[in-house]
Amino acid sequence: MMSGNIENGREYLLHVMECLKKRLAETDAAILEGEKEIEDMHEYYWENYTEMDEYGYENFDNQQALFRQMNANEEQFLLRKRFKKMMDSPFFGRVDFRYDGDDEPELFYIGIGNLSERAGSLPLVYDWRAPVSGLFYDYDKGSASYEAPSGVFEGEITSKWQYKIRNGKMIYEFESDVKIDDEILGAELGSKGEVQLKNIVRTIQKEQNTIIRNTSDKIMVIQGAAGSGKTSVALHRIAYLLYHDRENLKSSNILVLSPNGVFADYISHILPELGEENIREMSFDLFAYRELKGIVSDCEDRYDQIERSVLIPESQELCREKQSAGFAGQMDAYMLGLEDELMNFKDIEYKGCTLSEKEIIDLFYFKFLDIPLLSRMEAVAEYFIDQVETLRDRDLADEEKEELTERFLRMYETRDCYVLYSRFLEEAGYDPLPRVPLEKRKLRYEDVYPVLYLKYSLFRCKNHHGIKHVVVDEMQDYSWIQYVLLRKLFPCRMTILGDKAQTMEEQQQDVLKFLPKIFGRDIRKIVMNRSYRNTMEIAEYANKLTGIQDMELFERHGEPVEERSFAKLEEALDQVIVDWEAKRADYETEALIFFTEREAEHAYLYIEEKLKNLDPDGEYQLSYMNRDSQNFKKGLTVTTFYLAKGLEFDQVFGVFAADAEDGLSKQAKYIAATRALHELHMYDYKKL
Ligand SMILES: Nc1ncnc2c1ncn2[C@@H]1O[C@H](COP(=O)(O)OP(=O)(O)OP(=O)(O)O)[C@@H](O)[C@H]1O
Repeated sequence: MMSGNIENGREYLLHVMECLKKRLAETDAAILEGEKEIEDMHEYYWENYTEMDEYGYENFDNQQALFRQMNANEEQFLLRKRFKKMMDSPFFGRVDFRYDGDDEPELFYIGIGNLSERAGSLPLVYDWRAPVSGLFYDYDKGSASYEAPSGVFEGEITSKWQYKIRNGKMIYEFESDVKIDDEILGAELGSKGEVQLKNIVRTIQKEQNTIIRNTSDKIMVIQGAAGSGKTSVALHRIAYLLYHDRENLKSSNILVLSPNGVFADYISHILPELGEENIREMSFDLFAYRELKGIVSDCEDRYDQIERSVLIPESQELCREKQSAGFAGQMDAYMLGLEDELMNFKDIEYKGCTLSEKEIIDLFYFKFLDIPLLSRMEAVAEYFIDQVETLRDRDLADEEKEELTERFLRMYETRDCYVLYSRFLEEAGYDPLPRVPLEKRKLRYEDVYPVLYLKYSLFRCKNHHGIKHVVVDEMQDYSWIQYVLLRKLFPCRMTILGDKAQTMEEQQQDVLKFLPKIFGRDIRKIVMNRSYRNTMEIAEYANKLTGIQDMELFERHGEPVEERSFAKLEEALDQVIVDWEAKRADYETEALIFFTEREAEHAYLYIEEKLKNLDPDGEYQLSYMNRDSQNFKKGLTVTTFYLAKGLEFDQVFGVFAADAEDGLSKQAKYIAATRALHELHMYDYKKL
């Protein structure tokens, strides 16, 4: 019998562990050997480089050999990392598949990575991303098929098994006939003690698997209910794509646009856990601020804008308007007018060569029309420089070229996007920007993306060729203008995910309504309505807040949601301390969530002081999470709803002013409530 056909999971585990140990020892040896090789190459180089051939061929060959060896070593390092991970739990599932035409089923054990006795031989354990592993996630017992590069394979699943293995020891094994047994999923979801987001390979659900394994759609947009696994699915999808397109896609080709530093930290370990390198992560705002250097010296933070809209709800309307398709359309029309208005054409004469005004106009409006307006004159200048160089039969020095280009650029009345945007605002009936020098220019958040839009419409856009896949999380918080910019900047594949019910505005924003207009037919929309994070009690409570009815809930029960009213904020905080103390041993992470930064800051200082008074030497895991925070921490995190977005905590305290009934407050409460995995307390207090 082939080792892959051992039916007893425990016996198979012993065999696999032996093999793992052997493979680990081999990789250790290969790494050592490789390091020695590299050292020898260095030594050889330093001893011989004076005698290498004068054309550098030998030197080049040496360098190539060195690179090859370094790459080989890198691969061995990755293998070792994966094998070490697998020592803890080498597989978690098995599917017995009888190919049509065969009498006996073949057994496929599934784990976080491939493992075979020798490199190149048939796997003992299949990576969860291997084609055949799709059977495990997609089918119950009975007829099934999977698609591999060599074609579609039909057959029958005769049995499916699930295993829990820890430290290389079998904890349990059982045969399951349903997809991924709900009991295991329930146990995974009910477990406490995970601090960051966890990998879900053991229990990926069928509808999630369809998204993870989709390679055909260029732009995938996932509208998913709170806790439906959007972020998890997006990250597993990246792991899947990296596995299947190793040749073309490296982790450095992927960019995740995440809302803030803490969120980035929160998700940072999933890919390494799955044996992949970590990916680049950035907030779009940070990117925008960098791109606007040279136009303004400072920009308002997005969170300041949210805080502003809490105080002055009308300011939100203006902000929404300035990010809309209508506004972008008005800007487009204004920019079209600039084609003539901004220009002041003149003859240019240089060292006996002349480019007449008429010729310049011809070049500008015909030959180079495709180049954005404010970069176009550079192209005309280059054209003229070329002519001068040909006529004089010598290259111009860099300074000469610069000076000449500068003269061409003087034909624009201005190239300053700040000035142009301000003029546009005035023409369109808005308040213009203050007329101040660059050092004093600060943009409001609502103007950041319109100015960037102007810049990228009027200037050549830098290519970000390295990026081949962009993940946009919290899609409902991006505007029309932002999506247009994203498409321009990253004309690559995208996974866009979010939840319209968690919009950080008075009204919900459904970006699915306008994304097809921006991305056209490349788009594929998927809705995920099943929610996994919260207990039924918490999910039902949260859904009532926003009137959501179409959510499917995973049947997991917990404590009822506790609602209480207090006369003062401090009284509510005293109660939080009591509740927190009572359950501290049960939970790893708790959050105290507020509407505004001011409340959160005050609460943090108040609780810190109280705890010090209670026990000056006590050690409390209490932290304040603000917009600059970079780490997700254990213990009680005090923060605002907009920073808690995307995260989850074992226990949540949402503390809101009693009269907060406006749209944004409701959204904030909903976001706070859906952060809770096991227990939720919603307190309100009377504002003085
Ligand atoms: N198939 C699954 N197996 C186990 N756990 C899952 C599964 N799908 C989702 N979860 C769990 O559900 C929780 C929510 O997942 P995730 O944070 O990815 O959801 P989300 O849709 O991004 O949520 P939100 O929009 O509310 O921030 C996490 O604890 C995740 O581990």
